[in-house]
Amino acid sequence: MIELRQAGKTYRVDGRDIPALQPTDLRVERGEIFGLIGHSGAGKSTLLRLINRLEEPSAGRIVVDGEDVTALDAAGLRAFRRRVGMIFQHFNLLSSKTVADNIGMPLKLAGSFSRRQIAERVDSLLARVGLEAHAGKYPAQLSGGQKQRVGIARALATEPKILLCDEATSALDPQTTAQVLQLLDGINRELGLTIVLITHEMDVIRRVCDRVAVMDAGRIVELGPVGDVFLHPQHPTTRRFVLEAEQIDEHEQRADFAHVAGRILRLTFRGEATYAPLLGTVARETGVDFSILAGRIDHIKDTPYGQLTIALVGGDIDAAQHRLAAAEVHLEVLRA
Ligand SMILES: Nc1ncnc2c1ncn2[C@@H]1O[C@H](COP(=O)(O)OP(=O)(O)OP(=O)(O)O)[C@@H](O)[C@H]1O
Repeated sequence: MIELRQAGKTYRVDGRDIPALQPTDLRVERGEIFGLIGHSGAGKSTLLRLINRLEEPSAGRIVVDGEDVTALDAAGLRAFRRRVGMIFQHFNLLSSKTVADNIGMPLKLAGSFSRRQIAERVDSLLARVGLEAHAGKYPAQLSGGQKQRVGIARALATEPKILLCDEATSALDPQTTAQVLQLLDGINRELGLTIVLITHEMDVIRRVCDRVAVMDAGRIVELGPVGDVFLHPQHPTTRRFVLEAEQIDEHEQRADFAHVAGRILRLTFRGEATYAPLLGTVARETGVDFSILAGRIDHIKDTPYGQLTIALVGGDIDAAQHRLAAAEVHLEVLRA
């Protein structure tokens, strides 16, 4: 488990203080995939890099599995960092080394593994990330997705318990992003690794994270299970990320409704409720007709969810609304 206790960071540049992270409390549970989202300059990288002390905190403490990381000396820090892997947006591979040598590098640096042990471990890591056929190639001969797989394999070389991902998919196209996220998800499930990832895309959070913290101007402004934060965003920054992810322009959508008669509701279904034939049943029972103005069915990690904007006309609209509100559906009245 990772804990930040009033941990903060102020950079000092040319005699000026730049407050990158306000004193922050945060707890990341063992085995979860925790996402940090925020716009550029929000303080995500700073927070992430405090965890393995790539940045020294200016205030507070970082405690990992009960150990005060802030108090470690150089030797203690080296040992600690072997338990924390990290991957980067631009992969940070050594261009003069082969794929196999890049992956084996942390073991070579650790100094306590024989050549044979390193070769065996590299082979099993190559298999885990699906790069068996590329062991002898150099980074320049690989695609972006393959380079990130090498980065992941290298980060796993010392069998860490924690994996920090700094914008790991930001340089990749959507299809490659999906494959890398699937790989991270598999590593989390099979090896039980705790993963902390930072991104500026809500879609990345939606696909793999269990919980998310939204950052703005050096602060965590919203935090919770991804389902809650994604479907019911509270802070304006979170709302903007969600709208971006769904490619919805709120103004445009509301303007469309001007031509539609009736009461307009937005319904959010989660889990099994997503597939229940609720609308048909309510329409039959209350004599209300409905038209669908906008809709989406997708997944938040493994949980299905649906969001529908509907207009109700005729029949007993109040009764229909009452019935919907009583079901396992979150209901918002967009126009009464
Ligand atoms: N080494 C540094 N020296 C001085 N200021 C820094 C340093 N690193 C970050 N900052 C400043 O700290 C603030 C937070 O930066 P940080 O990189 O943590 O944000 P971020 O949310 O990760 O942004 P991005 O998505 O662009 O990486 C910014 O104002 C940034 O300019």
